[in-house]
Amino acid sequence: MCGIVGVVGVSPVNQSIYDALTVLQHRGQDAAGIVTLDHLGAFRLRKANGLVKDVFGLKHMQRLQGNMGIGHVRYPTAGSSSASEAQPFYVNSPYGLTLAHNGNLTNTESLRKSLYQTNKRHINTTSDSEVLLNVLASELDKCTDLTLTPEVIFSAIERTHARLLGAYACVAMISGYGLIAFRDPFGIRPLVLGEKIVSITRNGVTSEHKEYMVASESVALDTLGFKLIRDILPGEAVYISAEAELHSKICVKNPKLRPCIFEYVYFARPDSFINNVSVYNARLNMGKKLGEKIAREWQDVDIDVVIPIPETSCDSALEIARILNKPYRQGFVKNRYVGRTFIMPGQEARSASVRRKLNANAAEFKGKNVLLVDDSIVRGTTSEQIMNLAREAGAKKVYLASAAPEVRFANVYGIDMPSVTELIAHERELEDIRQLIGADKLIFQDLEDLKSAITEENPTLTDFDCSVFDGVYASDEVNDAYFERLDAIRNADNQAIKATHEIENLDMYNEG
Ligand SMILES: O=P(O)(O)OC[C@H]1O[C@H](OP(=O)(O)OP(=O)(O)O)[C@H](O)[C@@H]1O
Ligand SMILES: NC(=O)CC[C@H](N)C(=O)O
Ligand SMILES: [Mg+2]
Repeated sequence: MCGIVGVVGVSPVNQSIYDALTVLQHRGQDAAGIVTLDHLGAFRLRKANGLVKDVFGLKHMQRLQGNMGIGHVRYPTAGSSSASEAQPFYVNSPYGLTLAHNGNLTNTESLRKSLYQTNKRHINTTSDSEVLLNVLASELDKCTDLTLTPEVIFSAIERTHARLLGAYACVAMISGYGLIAFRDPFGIRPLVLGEKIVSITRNGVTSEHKEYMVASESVALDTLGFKLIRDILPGEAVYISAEAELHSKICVKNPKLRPCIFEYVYFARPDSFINNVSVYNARLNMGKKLGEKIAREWQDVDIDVVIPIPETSCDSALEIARILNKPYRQGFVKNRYVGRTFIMPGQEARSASVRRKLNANAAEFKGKNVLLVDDSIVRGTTSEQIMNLAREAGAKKVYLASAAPEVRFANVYGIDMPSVTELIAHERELEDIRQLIGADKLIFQDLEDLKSAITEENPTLTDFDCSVFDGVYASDEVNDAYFERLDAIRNADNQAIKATHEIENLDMYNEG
Protein backbone atom coordinates (compact mmCIF):
# COMPACT_ATOMS: atom_id res chain seq x y z
CA MET A 1 0.00 0.00 0.00
CA CYS A 2 2.63 2.42 -1.02
CA GLY A 3 2.16 6.16 -1.20
CA ILE A 4 2.79 8.05 -4.43
CA VAL A 5 2.91 11.73 -5.28
CA GLY A 6 3.68 13.90 -8.31
CA VAL A 7 3.90 17.68 -8.62
CA VAL A 8 4.12 19.99 -11.64
CA GLY A 9 5.01 23.40 -10.26
CA VAL A 10 6.37 26.76 -11.22
CA SER A 11 9.18 26.66 -8.69
CA PRO A 12 11.33 23.87 -7.22
CA VAL A 13 9.19 20.95 -6.04
CA ASN A 14 11.71 19.01 -3.93
CA GLN A 15 10.41 20.29 -0.59
CA SER A 16 6.75 19.84 -1.57
CA ILE A 17 7.34 16.24 -2.57
CA TYR A 18 9.32 15.56 0.60
CA ASP A 19 6.52 17.06 2.72
CA ALA A 20 3.87 15.08 0.85
CA LEU A 21 5.79 11.87 1.41
CA THR A 22 5.97 12.51 5.15
CA VAL A 23 2.17 12.87 5.10
CA LEU A 24 1.88 9.56 3.20
CA GLN A 25 4.39 7.77 5.41
CA HIS A 26 1.64 5.62 6.96
CA ARG A 27 1.32 3.89 3.54
CA GLY A 28 4.91 2.64 3.43
CA GLN A 29 7.78 2.65 5.91
CA ASP A 30 10.39 0.52 4.15
CA ALA A 31 11.86 2.83 1.55
CA ALA A 32 11.39 6.27 0.06
CA GLY A 33 12.40 7.97 -3.16
CA ILE A 34 12.10 11.20 -5.10
CA VAL A 35 12.93 11.98 -8.73
CA THR A 36 12.89 15.51 -10.06
CA LEU A 37 13.33 16.68 -13.63
CA ASP A 38 15.80 19.55 -13.84
CA HIS A 39 15.83 22.43 -16.36
CA LEU A 40 18.16 20.48 -18.68
CA GLY A 41 15.79 17.51 -18.84
CA ALA A 42 17.95 15.34 -16.56
CA PHE A 43 16.36 13.21 -13.88
CA ARG A 44 17.72 13.57 -10.37
CA LEU A 45 17.05 10.57 -8.19
CA ARG A 46 17.45 9.74 -4.54
CA LYS A 47 15.97 6.56 -3.10
CA ALA A 48 16.95 4.27 -0.25
CA ASN A 49 15.56 2.07 2.49
CA GLY A 50 14.23 3.93 5.49
CA LEU A 51 11.72 6.56 6.53
CA VAL A 52 11.43 9.79 4.57
CA LYS A 53 13.25 11.74 7.30
CA ASP A 54 16.19 9.33 7.14
CA VAL A 55 16.47 8.93 3.36
CA PHE A 56 16.78 12.60 2.39
CA GLY A 57 19.60 14.69 3.83
CA LEU A 58 20.38 18.28 2.94
CA LYS A 59 22.76 17.26 0.15
CA HIS A 60 20.08 15.07 -1.48
CA MET A 61 17.51 17.82 -1.27
CA GLN A 62 19.90 20.29 -2.85
CA ARG A 63 20.52 17.92 -5.75
CA LEU A 64 16.80 17.29 -6.33
CA GLN A 65 16.40 20.30 -8.59
CA GLY A 66 13.54 21.05 -10.94
CA ASN A 67 9.94 22.22 -11.05
CA MET A 68 8.47 18.79 -11.63
CA GLY A 69 8.92 15.58 -9.68
CA ILE A 70 7.45 12.38 -8.33
CA GLY A 71 7.90 10.53 -5.04
CA HIS A 72 7.19 7.18 -3.42
CA VAL A 73 7.06 5.59 0.02
CA ARG A 74 7.26 1.81 -0.19
CA TYR A 75 5.55 -1.08 1.55
CA PRO A 76 6.89 -4.02 -0.46
CA THR A 77 4.35 -6.46 -1.85
CA ALA A 78 6.47 -8.04 -4.56
CA GLY A 79 10.12 -8.82 -5.17
CA SER A 80 12.41 -8.04 -2.27
CA SER A 81 12.79 -5.14 0.13
CA SER A 82 16.27 -4.36 -1.15
CA ALA A 83 17.12 -0.69 -1.72
CA SER A 84 17.46 -1.41 -5.43
CA GLU A 85 13.72 -2.10 -5.52
CA ALA A 86 12.88 1.20 -3.87
CA GLN A 87 11.00 3.52 -6.19
CA PRO A 88 10.77 5.52 -8.46
CA PHE A 89 12.28 3.38 -11.23
CA TYR A 90 14.00 4.81 -14.30
CA VAL A 91 14.53 3.72 -17.92
CA ASN A 92 16.39 5.84 -20.41
CA SER A 93 14.41 4.85 -23.51
CA PRO A 94 12.21 6.14 -24.99
CA TYR A 95 12.64 9.80 -24.06
CA GLY A 96 13.69 9.07 -20.46
CA LEU A 97 10.99 7.75 -18.18
CA THR A 98 10.56 7.37 -14.45
CA LEU A 99 7.65 5.83 -12.56
CA ALA A 100 6.27 5.21 -9.07
CA HIS A 101 3.61 2.57 -8.48
CA ASN A 102 1.14 1.72 -5.74
CA GLY A 103 -0.43 -1.69 -6.09
CA ASN A 104 0.54 -5.11 -7.26
CA LEU A 105 0.49 -6.74 -10.69
CA THR A 106 -0.91 -10.26 -10.98
CA ASN A 107 0.66 -11.14 -14.34
CA THR A 108 4.22 -10.04 -13.58
CA GLU A 109 5.85 -13.30 -14.67
CA SER A 110 4.24 -13.45 -18.11
CA LEU A 111 4.94 -9.75 -18.62
CA ARG A 112 8.56 -10.29 -17.69
CA LYS A 113 8.78 -13.00 -20.37
CA SER A 114 7.02 -10.98 -23.04
CA LEU A 115 9.13 -7.93 -22.28
CA TYR A 116 12.23 -10.00 -23.03
CA GLN A 117 10.95 -12.07 -25.92
CA THR A 118 8.87 -9.43 -27.71
CA ASN A 119 10.37 -6.15 -26.60
CA LYS A 120 13.99 -7.23 -25.91
CA ARG A 121 13.84 -5.49 -22.57
CA HIS A 122 15.94 -6.50 -19.59
CA ILE A 123 14.42 -6.23 -16.10
CA ASN A 124 17.16 -5.78 -13.56
CA THR A 125 15.29 -6.48 -10.32
CA THR A 126 12.48 -8.71 -9.02
CA SER A 127 10.09 -5.75 -8.68
CA ASP A 128 6.70 -5.78 -10.44
CA SER A 129 6.91 -2.00 -10.68
CA GLU A 130 10.05 -2.17 -12.82
CA VAL A 131 8.13 -4.55 -15.08
CA LEU A 132 5.23 -2.08 -15.24
CA LEU A 133 7.53 0.79 -16.19
CA ASN A 134 9.04 -1.29 -18.99
CA VAL A 135 5.61 -2.17 -20.37
CA LEU A 136 4.79 1.54 -20.51
CA ALA A 137 8.19 2.24 -22.10
CA SER A 138 7.76 -0.43 -24.76
CA GLU A 139 4.32 0.90 -25.65
CA LEU A 140 5.59 4.50 -25.85
CA ASP A 141 8.39 3.14 -28.01
CA LYS A 142 5.85 2.07 -30.62
CA CYS A 143 4.98 5.69 -31.34
CA THR A 144 6.58 6.46 -34.68
CA ASP A 145 6.84 10.25 -34.37
CA LEU A 146 9.67 11.64 -32.32
CA THR A 147 7.35 14.26 -30.87
CA LEU A 148 4.75 13.12 -28.38
CA THR A 149 1.23 14.55 -28.29
CA PRO A 150 -1.36 13.91 -25.57
CA GLU A 151 -3.19 11.55 -27.98
CA VAL A 152 -0.04 9.56 -28.61
CA ILE A 153 0.69 9.32 -24.87
CA PHE A 154 -2.87 8.16 -24.17
CA SER A 155 -2.69 5.55 -26.93
CA ALA A 156 0.47 4.13 -25.32
CA ILE A 157 -1.33 4.04 -21.96
CA GLU A 158 -4.31 2.27 -23.58
CA ARG A 159 -1.96 -0.46 -24.83
CA THR A 160 -0.27 -0.57 -21.43
CA HIS A 161 -3.63 -1.21 -19.75
CA ALA A 162 -4.32 -3.98 -22.23
CA ARG A 163 -1.19 -5.80 -21.05
CA LEU A 164 -1.42 -5.23 -17.30
CA LEU A 165 -3.46 -7.21 -14.78
CA GLY A 166 -3.82 -6.39 -11.11
CA ALA A 167 -3.83 -3.17 -9.15
CA TYR A 168 -1.89 -0.09 -10.14
CA ALA A 169 -2.10 3.59 -9.37
CA CYS A 170 0.90 5.18 -11.03
CA VAL A 171 2.62 8.48 -11.47
CA ALA A 172 5.37 8.89 -14.06
CA MET A 173 7.42 11.53 -15.86
CA ILE A 174 8.52 11.70 -19.47
CA SER A 175 11.59 13.85 -19.93
CA GLY A 176 10.91 16.77 -22.24
CA TYR A 177 7.14 16.41 -21.84
CA GLY A 178 5.57 16.20 -18.42
CA LEU A 179 3.88 14.11 -15.81
CA ILE A 180 1.38 11.30 -16.33
CA ALA A 181 -0.81 9.54 -13.81
CA PHE A 182 -3.13 6.58 -14.32
CA ARG A 183 -5.24 4.15 -12.35
CA ASP A 184 -6.19 0.54 -13.14
CA PRO A 185 -9.61 -0.23 -14.72
CA PHE A 186 -11.11 -1.05 -11.30
CA GLY A 187 -9.52 1.89 -9.46
CA ILE A 188 -8.42 -0.58 -6.79
CA ARG A 189 -5.76 1.73 -5.36
CA PRO A 190 -6.57 5.39 -4.71
CA LEU A 191 -5.26 8.41 -6.62
CA VAL A 192 -6.44 12.03 -6.43
CA LEU A 193 -5.78 15.18 -8.42
CA GLY A 194 -5.41 18.66 -6.97
CA GLU A 195 -4.51 22.17 -8.07
CA LYS A 196 -3.14 25.37 -6.60
CA ILE A 197 -2.99 28.89 -7.99
CA VAL A 198 0.29 30.62 -7.19
CA SER A 199 1.24 34.24 -7.76
CA ILE A 200 4.70 34.96 -9.02
CA THR A 201 6.29 38.38 -9.18
CA ARG A 202 9.11 38.81 -11.70
CA ASN A 203 10.63 42.19 -12.55
CA GLY A 204 7.83 43.87 -10.64
CA VAL A 205 5.10 42.08 -12.61
CA THR A 206 2.81 39.67 -10.79
CA SER A 207 1.17 36.81 -12.67
CA GLU A 208 -0.94 33.82 -11.62
CA HIS A 209 0.03 30.24 -12.45
CA LYS A 210 -1.50 26.85 -11.91
CA GLU A 211 0.33 24.02 -10.19
CA TYR A 212 -0.92 20.44 -10.16
CA MET A 213 -0.44 17.60 -7.76
CA VAL A 214 -1.47 13.95 -7.82
CA ALA A 215 -1.28 11.84 -4.69
CA SER A 216 -2.48 8.59 -3.18
CA GLU A 217 -4.53 10.47 -0.62
CA SER A 218 -6.16 13.89 -0.42
CA VAL A 219 -4.46 14.56 2.92
CA ALA A 220 -1.23 15.17 0.99
CA LEU A 221 -2.98 17.85 -1.09
CA ASP A 222 -4.45 19.52 2.01
CA THR A 223 -1.09 19.73 3.72
CA LEU A 224 0.58 21.28 0.70
CA GLY A 225 -2.21 23.83 0.14
CA PHE A 226 -3.61 22.15 -2.99
CA LYS A 227 -7.36 21.98 -3.60
CA LEU A 228 -8.79 18.56 -4.30
CA ILE A 229 -10.24 18.57 -7.83
CA ARG A 230 -11.34 14.93 -7.96
CA ASP A 231 -10.25 11.32 -7.89
CA ILE A 232 -8.53 10.09 -11.02
CA LEU A 233 -11.11 7.72 -12.43
CA PRO A 234 -10.68 3.98 -12.93
CA GLY A 235 -8.87 3.46 -16.24
CA GLU A 236 -8.31 7.19 -16.62
CA ALA A 237 -4.97 8.75 -17.50
CA VAL A 238 -3.99 12.33 -16.83
CA TYR A 239 -1.17 14.10 -18.65
CA ILE A 240 0.12 17.40 -17.29
CA SER A 241 2.65 19.12 -19.51
CA ALA A 242 5.61 21.05 -18.13
CA GLU A 243 3.60 24.19 -18.95
CA ALA A 244 0.83 22.93 -16.63
CA GLU A 245 -1.67 22.07 -19.37
CA LEU A 246 -3.93 19.29 -18.16
CA HIS A 247 -5.25 16.57 -20.48
CA SER A 248 -7.19 13.49 -19.47
CA LYS A 249 -8.75 10.46 -21.10
CA ILE A 250 -10.38 7.18 -20.09
CA CYS A 251 -7.97 4.66 -21.58
CA VAL A 252 -9.87 1.38 -21.06
CA LYS A 253 -13.09 0.04 -22.55
CA ASN A 254 -15.14 -0.92 -19.50
CA PRO A 255 -13.87 0.79 -16.38
CA LYS A 256 -15.71 -0.17 -13.20
CA LEU A 257 -14.92 1.40 -9.86
CA ARG A 258 -14.14 -1.34 -7.37
CA PRO A 259 -11.81 0.18 -4.77
CA CYS A 260 -10.01 -1.80 -2.10
CA ILE A 261 -12.25 -1.79 0.95
CA PHE A 262 -9.25 -2.20 3.24
CA GLU A 263 -8.19 1.39 2.45
CA TYR A 264 -11.22 2.54 4.44
CA VAL A 265 -10.69 -0.01 7.21
CA TYR A 266 -7.00 0.51 7.84
CA PHE A 267 -4.67 1.93 5.23
CA ALA A 268 -5.78 5.47 4.61
CA ARG A 269 -5.54 8.36 7.02
CA PRO A 270 -8.91 9.33 8.51
CA ASP A 271 -8.61 12.89 7.22
CA SER A 272 -8.45 11.70 3.60
CA PHE A 273 -11.29 11.53 1.11
CA ILE A 274 -11.18 8.52 -1.22
CA ASN A 275 -13.73 8.23 -4.02
CA ASN A 276 -15.68 11.08 -2.38
CA VAL A 277 -15.88 9.27 0.93
CA SER A 278 -14.47 10.71 4.13
CA VAL A 279 -12.42 7.90 5.61
CA TYR A 280 -13.14 9.31 9.06
CA ASN A 281 -16.92 9.24 8.54
CA ALA A 282 -16.68 5.72 7.13
CA ARG A 283 -14.86 4.60 10.30
CA LEU A 284 -17.44 6.29 12.51
CA ASN A 285 -20.15 4.43 10.58
CA MET A 286 -18.24 1.17 11.05
CA GLY A 287 -18.21 1.82 14.79
CA LYS A 288 -21.91 2.64 14.82
CA LYS A 289 -22.85 -0.55 12.98
CA LEU A 290 -20.60 -2.72 15.10
CA GLY A 291 -21.88 -1.04 18.27
CA GLU A 292 -25.44 -1.86 17.20
CA LYS A 293 -24.48 -5.47 16.53
CA ILE A 294 -22.87 -5.73 19.99
CA ALA A 295 -25.96 -4.19 21.61
CA ARG A 296 -28.13 -6.72 19.74
CA GLU A 297 -26.09 -9.86 20.28
CA TRP A 298 -24.43 -9.28 23.64
CA GLN A 299 -27.37 -8.17 25.71
CA ASP A 300 -26.18 -10.10 28.76
CA VAL A 301 -22.56 -9.03 28.52
CA ASP A 302 -21.47 -6.62 31.19
CA ILE A 303 -19.04 -4.10 29.69
CA ASP A 304 -17.49 -1.46 31.97
CA VAL A 305 -15.35 0.42 29.48
CA VAL A 306 -14.54 0.61 25.75
CA ILE A 307 -10.82 0.80 24.93
CA PRO A 308 -9.38 1.23 21.41
CA ILE A 309 -6.21 -0.53 20.30
CA PRO A 310 -4.46 2.53 18.93
CA GLU A 311 -4.26 4.02 16.49
CA THR A 312 -6.50 3.20 13.56
CA SER A 313 -9.37 1.81 15.64
CA CYS A 314 -9.84 4.95 17.74
CA ASP A 315 -12.55 6.54 15.55
CA SER A 316 -14.69 3.38 15.41
CA ALA A 317 -14.22 2.67 19.11
CA LEU A 318 -15.46 6.13 20.03
CA GLU A 319 -18.71 5.47 18.19
CA ILE A 320 -19.09 1.99 19.71
CA ALA A 321 -18.80 3.54 23.19
CA ARG A 322 -21.47 6.10 22.28
CA ILE A 323 -23.88 3.45 21.01
CA LEU A 324 -23.33 1.22 24.07
CA ASN A 325 -23.45 4.22 26.37
CA LYS A 326 -20.21 3.19 28.05
CA PRO A 327 -17.13 5.27 28.84
CA TYR A 328 -14.41 5.45 26.17
CA ARG A 329 -10.92 5.35 27.65
CA GLN A 330 -7.40 5.43 26.22
CA GLY A 331 -6.30 2.28 28.06
CA PHE A 332 -3.27 1.79 25.85
CA VAL A 333 -0.48 4.28 25.39
CA LYS A 334 1.10 4.23 21.95
CA ASN A 335 4.81 4.79 21.58
CA ARG A 336 4.82 7.47 18.89
CA TYR A 337 8.25 6.42 17.67
CA VAL A 338 7.19 2.94 16.59
CA GLY A 339 5.49 2.87 13.22
CA ARG A 340 2.63 0.74 11.95
CA THR A 341 3.30 -2.86 12.84
CA PHE A 342 1.14 -4.50 10.17
CA ILE A 343 3.19 -3.11 7.31
CA MET A 344 6.53 -4.14 8.79
CA PRO A 345 8.26 -6.89 6.80
CA GLY A 346 8.53 -10.24 8.58
CA GLN A 347 6.57 -11.73 11.46
CA GLU A 348 9.48 -11.35 13.88
CA ALA A 349 9.61 -7.57 13.42
CA ARG A 350 5.83 -7.25 13.58
CA SER A 351 5.56 -9.29 16.74
CA ALA A 352 8.39 -7.56 18.60
CA SER A 353 7.09 -4.14 17.61
CA VAL A 354 3.57 -4.60 19.01
CA ARG A 355 4.96 -4.83 22.55
CA ARG A 356 7.28 -1.88 22.05
CA LYS A 357 4.45 0.11 20.53
CA LEU A 358 1.63 -0.44 23.01
CA ASN A 359 1.58 -0.41 26.80
CA ALA A 360 -1.37 -0.67 29.19
CA ASN A 361 -2.52 2.08 31.48
CA ALA A 362 -3.24 -0.14 34.50
CA ALA A 363 -5.85 2.19 36.04
CA GLU A 364 -8.17 1.62 33.08
CA PHE A 365 -8.07 -2.19 33.39
CA LYS A 366 -7.90 -3.10 37.07
CA GLY A 367 -10.99 -5.05 38.09
CA LYS A 368 -12.93 -4.08 34.95
CA ASN A 369 -14.66 -5.90 32.10
CA VAL A 370 -13.07 -4.22 29.09
CA LEU A 371 -14.22 -4.17 25.48
CA LEU A 372 -11.13 -3.75 23.30
CA VAL A 373 -11.70 -2.54 19.75
CA ASP A 374 -9.44 -2.99 16.75
CA ASP A 375 -10.07 -1.94 13.15
CA SER A 376 -9.11 -5.40 11.90
CA ILE A 377 -7.62 -8.68 13.04
CA VAL A 378 -5.39 -10.06 10.30
CA ARG A 379 -2.61 -12.30 11.54
CA GLY A 380 -3.70 -11.79 15.13
CA THR A 381 -0.25 -10.48 16.03
CA THR A 382 -1.67 -7.43 17.79
CA SER A 383 -4.69 -8.97 19.47
CA GLU A 384 -2.86 -11.96 20.97
CA GLN A 385 -0.35 -9.70 22.71
CA ILE A 386 -2.94 -7.13 23.71
CA MET A 387 -4.98 -9.79 25.51
CA ASN A 388 -2.01 -10.58 27.73
CA LEU A 389 -1.34 -6.91 28.37
CA ALA A 390 -4.93 -6.30 29.40
CA ARG A 391 -4.97 -9.28 31.74
CA GLU A 392 -1.61 -8.43 33.27
CA ALA A 393 -2.98 -4.95 33.90
CA GLY A 394 -5.74 -6.54 36.01
CA ALA A 395 -8.74 -6.75 33.67
CA LYS A 396 -11.49 -9.11 34.89
CA LYS A 397 -12.88 -9.98 31.47
CA VAL A 398 -11.41 -9.04 28.11
CA TYR A 399 -13.79 -8.79 25.15
CA LEU A 400 -12.63 -7.99 21.64
CA ALA A 401 -14.46 -6.39 18.72
CA SER A 402 -13.16 -5.97 15.17
CA ALA A 403 -14.55 -3.17 12.98
CA ALA A 404 -13.83 -5.35 9.93
CA PRO A 405 -15.04 -8.88 9.24
CA GLU A 406 -12.81 -11.96 9.48
CA VAL A 407 -9.86 -11.70 7.06
CA ARG A 408 -9.91 -15.15 5.48
CA PHE A 409 -8.33 -14.76 2.05
CA ALA A 410 -5.04 -13.61 0.59
CA ASN A 411 -4.55 -10.20 -0.94
CA VAL A 412 -2.91 -9.85 -4.33
CA TYR A 413 -3.59 -6.16 -4.99
CA GLY A 414 -1.04 -4.38 -2.83
CA ILE A 415 -1.35 -5.73 0.70
CA ASP A 416 1.43 -8.06 1.74
CA MET A 417 -0.63 -11.13 2.66
CA PRO A 418 -0.14 -13.53 -0.23
CA SER A 419 -0.60 -16.69 1.80
CA VAL A 420 -3.80 -17.64 3.64
CA THR A 421 -1.87 -19.74 6.13
CA GLU A 422 -0.75 -16.51 7.84
CA LEU A 423 -4.30 -15.40 8.53
CA ILE A 424 -5.76 -16.19 11.93
CA ALA A 425 -9.33 -16.44 10.55
CA HIS A 426 -8.51 -18.62 7.56
CA GLU A 427 -10.65 -21.78 7.74
CA ARG A 428 -11.54 -20.95 11.32
CA GLU A 429 -14.88 -20.05 12.82
CA LEU A 430 -15.50 -17.49 15.54
CA GLU A 431 -15.02 -19.84 18.50
CA ASP A 432 -11.67 -21.19 17.23
CA ILE A 433 -10.40 -17.67 16.61
CA ARG A 434 -11.57 -16.54 20.04
CA GLN A 435 -9.70 -19.37 21.70
CA LEU A 436 -6.53 -18.72 19.75
CA ILE A 437 -6.55 -15.05 20.63
CA GLY A 438 -7.55 -15.76 24.20
CA ALA A 439 -10.49 -13.34 24.43
CA ASP A 440 -13.47 -13.93 26.71
CA LYS A 441 -15.75 -12.91 23.87
CA LEU A 442 -15.11 -11.94 20.26
CA ILE A 443 -17.21 -10.23 17.64
CA PHE A 444 -16.60 -9.18 14.02
CA GLN A 445 -18.35 -6.66 11.79
CA ASP A 446 -20.60 -8.15 9.08
CA LEU A 447 -19.37 -7.58 5.54
CA GLU A 448 -22.66 -6.03 4.43
CA ASP A 449 -22.43 -3.56 7.32
CA LEU A 450 -18.86 -2.69 6.41
CA LYS A 451 -19.88 -1.99 2.82
CA SER A 452 -22.83 0.16 3.84
CA ALA A 453 -20.63 2.11 6.29
CA ILE A 454 -18.84 3.39 3.18
CA THR A 455 -21.74 3.46 0.71
CA GLU A 456 -23.76 5.66 3.08
CA GLU A 457 -21.15 8.37 2.50
CA ASN A 458 -21.39 8.04 -1.30
CA PRO A 459 -24.40 6.09 -2.58
CA THR A 460 -22.88 5.82 -6.08
CA LEU A 461 -20.07 3.71 -4.65
CA THR A 462 -21.56 0.24 -4.37
CA ASP A 463 -18.89 -2.21 -5.46
CA PHE A 464 -15.63 -2.93 -3.64
CA ASP A 465 -12.67 -5.23 -3.82
CA CYS A 466 -13.45 -7.22 -0.67
CA SER A 467 -11.27 -10.16 -1.67
CA VAL A 468 -9.65 -10.49 1.77
CA PHE A 469 -13.12 -10.99 3.23
CA ASP A 470 -14.98 -12.90 0.50
CA GLY A 471 -12.24 -14.44 -1.68
CA VAL A 472 -13.65 -12.85 -4.86
CA TYR A 473 -10.89 -11.44 -7.08
CA ALA A 474 -11.36 -8.88 -9.84
CA SER A 475 -9.89 -11.01 -12.60
CA ASP A 476 -9.74 -14.67 -13.58
CA GLU A 477 -5.98 -15.15 -13.49
CA VAL A 478 -6.11 -15.03 -9.68
CA ASN A 479 -7.02 -18.69 -9.24
CA ASP A 480 -5.63 -21.73 -7.40
CA ALA A 481 -2.77 -22.12 -9.86
CA TYR A 482 -1.81 -18.48 -9.32
CA PHE A 483 -1.64 -18.97 -5.54
CA GLU A 484 0.37 -22.16 -5.95
CA ARG A 485 2.96 -20.27 -8.01
CA LEU A 486 2.98 -17.45 -5.45
CA ASP A 487 3.46 -19.93 -2.61
CA ALA A 488 6.33 -21.55 -4.46
CA ILE A 489 8.03 -18.19 -4.70
CA ARG A 490 7.34 -17.33 -1.08
CA ASN A 491 6.92 -20.66 0.67
CA ALA A 492 5.62 -21.11 4.18
CA ASP A 493 9.02 -20.66 5.81
CA ASN A 494 9.83 -17.65 3.76
CA GLN A 495 6.69 -15.60 3.64
CA ALA A 496 8.21 -12.27 4.41
CA ILE A 497 9.61 -10.16 1.65
CA LYS A 498 13.29 -10.46 2.42
CA ALA A 499 15.93 -7.81 2.08
CA THR A 500 18.55 -9.16 -0.31
CA HIS A 501 21.45 -7.18 1.01
CA GLU A 502 23.94 -8.74 -1.34
CA ILE A 503 22.30 -7.01 -4.28
CA GLU A 504 21.48 -3.83 -2.47
CA ASN A 505 23.63 -1.66 -4.69
CA LEU A 506 22.16 -2.85 -7.96
CA ASP A 507 20.69 0.49 -8.84
CA MET A 508 22.86 2.39 -11.25
CA TYR A 509 21.39 5.87 -11.23
CA ASN A 510 21.02 6.66 -7.57
CA GLU A 511 23.38 9.10 -5.89
CA GLY A 512 24.24 8.10 -2.34
O1 LIG B 1 -3.91 -8.78 13.36
P1 LIG B 1 -2.64 -8.09 12.95
O2 LIG B 1 -1.85 -8.92 11.98
O3 LIG B 1 -1.85 -7.63 14.12
O4 LIG B 1 -3.05 -6.81 12.08
C1 LIG B 1 -4.02 -5.89 12.43
C2 LIG B 1 -3.47 -4.80 13.31
O5 LIG B 1 -2.39 -4.10 12.62
C3 LIG B 1 -2.77 -2.75 12.40
O6 LIG B 1 -2.17 -1.88 13.35
P2 LIG B 1 -0.81 -1.10 13.08
O7 LIG B 1 0.08 -1.21 14.26
O8 LIG B 1 -0.20 -1.53 11.78
O9 LIG B 1 -1.20 0.43 12.82
P3 LIG B 1 -2.10 1.51 13.59
O10 LIG B 1 -1.22 2.19 14.60
O11 LIG B 1 -2.50 2.44 12.48
O12 LIG B 1 -3.27 0.88 14.21
C4 LIG B 1 -4.27 -2.71 12.54
O13 LIG B 1 -4.71 -1.43 12.94
C5 LIG B 1 -4.51 -3.74 13.60
O14 LIG B 1 -4.27 -3.19 14.88
N1 LIG C 1 2.41 -1.60 -1.62
C1 LIG C 1 2.66 -1.28 -2.86
O1 LIG C 1 1.94 -0.54 -3.49
C2 LIG C 1 3.87 -1.95 -3.47
C3 LIG C 1 4.25 -1.57 -4.88
C4 LIG C 1 5.11 -2.62 -5.54
N2 LIG C 1 4.35 -3.82 -5.79
C5 LIG C 1 6.32 -2.91 -4.69
O2 LIG C 1 6.40 -3.95 -4.06
O3 LIG C 1 7.19 -2.08 -4.62
MG1 LIG D 1 -3.66 -1.09 14.79
